[in-house]
Amino acid sequence: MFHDAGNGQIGATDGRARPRRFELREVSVERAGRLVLDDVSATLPGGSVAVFGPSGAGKSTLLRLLNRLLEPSRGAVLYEGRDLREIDPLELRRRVALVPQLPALEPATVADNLRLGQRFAAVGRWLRWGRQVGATGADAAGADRDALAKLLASVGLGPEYLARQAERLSVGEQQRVMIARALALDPEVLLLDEPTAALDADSRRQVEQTLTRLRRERGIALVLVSHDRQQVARLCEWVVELDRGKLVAAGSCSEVLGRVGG
Ligand SMILES: Nc1ncnc2c1ncn2[C@@H]1O[C@H](COP(=O)(O)OP(=O)(O)OP(=O)(O)O)[C@@H](O)[C@H]1O
Repeated sequence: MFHDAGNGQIGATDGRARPRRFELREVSVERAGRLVLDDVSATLPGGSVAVFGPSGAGKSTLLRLLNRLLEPSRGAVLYEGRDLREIDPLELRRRVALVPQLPALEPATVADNLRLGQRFAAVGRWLRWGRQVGATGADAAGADRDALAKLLASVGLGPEYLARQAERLSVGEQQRVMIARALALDPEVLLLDEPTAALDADSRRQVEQTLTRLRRERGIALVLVSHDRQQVARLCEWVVELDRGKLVAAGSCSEVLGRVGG
């Protein structure tokens, strides 16, 4: 069943195709006595959204508000119509999973890094349903090579990567493992902070293809911080543009970045 999400976007009311909409209402964030976000009101309608702007604009700050790694000093952030303060932070961080900036993997095998994601997911299940996570829970799941290989496959990496040391992978491979680790949470939304900043052109293309596939095939919504106009145009349908903590524009990619490619 489809409905108008109230913002011109058409989305399904149930399942993976839901719009995954965030709303910022008069949000300010003060850090070290300075306003790094200043009275920002904007809708992020779901699908693939870019938070775009120059260095220091407040992009990462905005991203971290979306799963409560940071709280607004004033104003409110809503997800699917609910104030984030009403949602348990662990539950929220499972549904809205952050892929942090590199390097963020543990100096361990890829399999062990993926198990960390699975354990966090298991704790979330336990909190939700009060189920004991025992030998048949997180540990068994963590030992499930097939499940780990499946996570890797969803980012285009083969099972031979499971035994590799994470810190010896290329940065592009590390980035894809980080996305796979976040996917262990079975999230509705992936938050990505400059996911290709440290990557060469080939690796960047692979990560972008991975994200496009996750969006198209699994309906995972993306919120992506980027200062790369061309990348935003390639990946995102909606753009929230910031500069020095202020909202500059919010709208469809063509509305906000109309000059791309020109
Ligand atoms: N923990 C902090 N304490 C004080 N100021 C901070 C803190 N974190 C960020 N800032 C400041 O807030 C402003 C916005 O930072 P933020 O990282 O959100 O910007 P950004 O747009 O993501 O920049 P970049 O593209 O360079 O990563 C910057 O001026 C930064 O110095």
